[in-house]
Amino acid sequence: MNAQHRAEPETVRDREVDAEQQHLDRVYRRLEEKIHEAEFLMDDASKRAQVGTPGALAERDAQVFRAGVHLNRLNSEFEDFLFGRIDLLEGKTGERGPDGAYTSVEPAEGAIRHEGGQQLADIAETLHIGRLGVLDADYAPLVIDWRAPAAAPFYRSTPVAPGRVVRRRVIRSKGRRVLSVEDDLLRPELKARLDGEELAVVGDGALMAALGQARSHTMRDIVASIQAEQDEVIRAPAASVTEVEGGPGTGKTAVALHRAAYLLYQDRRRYAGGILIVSPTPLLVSYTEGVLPSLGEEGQVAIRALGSLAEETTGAEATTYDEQSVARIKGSARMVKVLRKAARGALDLGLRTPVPERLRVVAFGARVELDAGELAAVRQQVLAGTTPVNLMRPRARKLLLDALWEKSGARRRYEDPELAAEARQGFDEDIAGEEEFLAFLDAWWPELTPRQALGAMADEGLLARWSRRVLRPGEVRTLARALAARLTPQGEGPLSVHDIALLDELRTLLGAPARPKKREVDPLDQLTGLEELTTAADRNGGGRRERTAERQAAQERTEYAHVIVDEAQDLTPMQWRMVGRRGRHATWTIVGDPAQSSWTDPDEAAAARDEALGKRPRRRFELTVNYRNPAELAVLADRVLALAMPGVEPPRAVRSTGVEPSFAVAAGGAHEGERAGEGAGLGVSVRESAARLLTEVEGTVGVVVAMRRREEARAWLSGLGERVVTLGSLEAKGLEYDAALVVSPAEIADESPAGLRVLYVALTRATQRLEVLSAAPDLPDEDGVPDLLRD
Ligand SMILES: Nc1ncnc2c1ncn2[C@@H]1O[C@H](COP(=O)(O)OP(=O)(O)OP(=O)(O)O)[C@@H](O)[C@H]1O
Repeated sequence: MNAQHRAEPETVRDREVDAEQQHLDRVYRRLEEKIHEAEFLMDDASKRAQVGTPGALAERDAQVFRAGVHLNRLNSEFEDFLFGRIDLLEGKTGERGPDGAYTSVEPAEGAIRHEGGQQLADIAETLHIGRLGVLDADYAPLVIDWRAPAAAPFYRSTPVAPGRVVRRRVIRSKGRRVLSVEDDLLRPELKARLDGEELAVVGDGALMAALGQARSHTMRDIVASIQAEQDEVIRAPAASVTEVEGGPGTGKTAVALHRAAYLLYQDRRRYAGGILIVSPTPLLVSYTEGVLPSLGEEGQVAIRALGSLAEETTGAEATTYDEQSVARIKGSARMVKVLRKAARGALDLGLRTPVPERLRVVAFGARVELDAGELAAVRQQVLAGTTPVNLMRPRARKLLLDALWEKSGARRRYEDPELAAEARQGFDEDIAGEEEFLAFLDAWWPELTPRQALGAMADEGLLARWSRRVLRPGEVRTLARALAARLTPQGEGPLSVHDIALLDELRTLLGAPARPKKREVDPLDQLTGLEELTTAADRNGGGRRERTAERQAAQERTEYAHVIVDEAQDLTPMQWRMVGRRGRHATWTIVGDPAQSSWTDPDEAAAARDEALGKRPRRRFELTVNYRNPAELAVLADRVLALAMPGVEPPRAVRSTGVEPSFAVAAGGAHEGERAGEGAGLGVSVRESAARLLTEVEGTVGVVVAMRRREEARAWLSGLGERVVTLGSLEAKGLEYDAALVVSPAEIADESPAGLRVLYVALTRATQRLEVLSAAPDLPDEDGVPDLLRD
């Protein structure tokens, strides 16, 4: 950026804002024209197709109504429908970068003239960039979709590699009104002219303005200020596996969401199979789920928390967390063996009706009976296969009939094989149709649900049998007690996040239940909007009806065309298996940060991840810039990183606020011999600190406490209003607040073997203020700085 260009008389700014306003007016006029056109076409079509039927009028009205809704949406939801502009030199035609975008297009020879020691050029092309593409009546682009290859230079050009871009402009608008513009000059040494006038430059750049804004309870898209290293990930070809690592605040979540929108734009047909975004917590899901609609995408993307990932298959959703000691057992890959035995063993338990000990039928006028030993032998024979247990029923039926046929002695009566076969067929039909036989089969080979099998594991004796030589006796006791504390023997009761992966595994071991009923199509969904105006992929992909069907399918889907895993460092081996099943034929994007992992055995998780991804080739990217934390706060977190993961390079914080982190000590909590949090001292101090932080920032305050303190902390903070959020340390993942209050770092660090990494997460949540409140175990010094955070 060049300081001398920054001297901007107010009139230049006004003139530039005015020019953009005129362009935005043109865009809206065009959008209105398109809406009228759409209304006319629909009207006409419905008249011709469905004259006279009452449904026709309703349908048409619904469609016209829908068109109006879309115009409204453009007016209100998209605060900045049009947000960018690039002014370009004349380019060499036909050249593309390695990923197919026009990124590497260099200026044409002669685009820059050298005269009297000066570089001169004329702007050859101006492109406006927005959330959706809009063409004018002559098919010239008024707005380019941000995901189109032609928009890539808006994000990728830098002063070091400007390509054709001379000026990059971020336009801020609200509804139909342009509020301001911010320019970056990418070739400051160049004197460029646009329509015969010198190119104007306004503002201080858009990124810093975006980063300084107050945070609310929902994430904003970053479409106007995506940075070059992020853009590379967003537009990476979707082949196989894209792995992205980066420290806290480097934009991994933002990039993952924008990548989903990009992939859909680029190849909607391919991703009609759905995109799944896996998020660690429901809090992070609700924080991020507004971003895709703001990018013009919603239907084909499912954002799911790990605790609700198996809802479609098992109907189960997590509502609680496990203690770390329990989570470690439930998440371990060793559970696969235990579950395999449990799924089979549960057949013997008479979970629905008592298991019958003998089978008696009447054949050829005589009684035939199988006793307990014979039945056990049949069962063993059936279970020798690998078919899911519930789906083994037909085989169980067949082998029972075999055994009865043998026992009846009928086989010996027929020498002629043809006669024997005929007699056998009659025998099978007679027996298998008998009420008694059917009732026996129901009781002896009941259809089991995953919940029932999980509930059965709450019995310590059974669990010990099923986990012999897999879990240690202490682990068996811990697991059985944890299950029994919440679940009935039938498996009813609240489930934890880690139970969900177990249920999903059990569901594959047991076999799928009947498919859920399809939902009704909402007639208002027949017209989905304007996003398709200029996307070629859409036109190729067929009409709106097709997309409506896709949207519906997306809600019921259990396998996806692309899977994006956010906070991938936290998936347990069992969760990797659950996620892996949803992307067996998918391409993948995996974003994470090993330094923030709360899982205790990274090697075991890495092996499960490798298994989920199979042999697909992988492409790795790294994000290096921390956009969230001001440098003053990042320093503190970096100290914990050095303890948690010695030698790991922290991301570079680009912002500075001049405000250092503050330290406080809980009332009466810093003295030797006192236990942290005993009495009211800690609660009073937490409330005081949170109340003060509320006065210091405009937006949100996140209070992070050890998991076991979540409930009491909520009570301490009640009544402080919606801007304050109380979080257990594991819930803070991925979220951010204007101010963060971290309560007793030592307590958080001591909660599990991965505690230091969990503390690192807590210390990297703030965008403006960070306060650390110590209690006795923190051993604060005279300045209140806890032992763990001292230099
Ligand atoms: N290019 C950008 N322009 C503006 N804001 C950005 C940009 N990149 C990231 N941010 C902002 O920085 C913050 C951190 O981004 P994000 O939550 O995606 O990071 P993350 O890497 O997922 O962090 P964590 O590992 O802590 O979950 C968000 O507020 C995001 O909007």
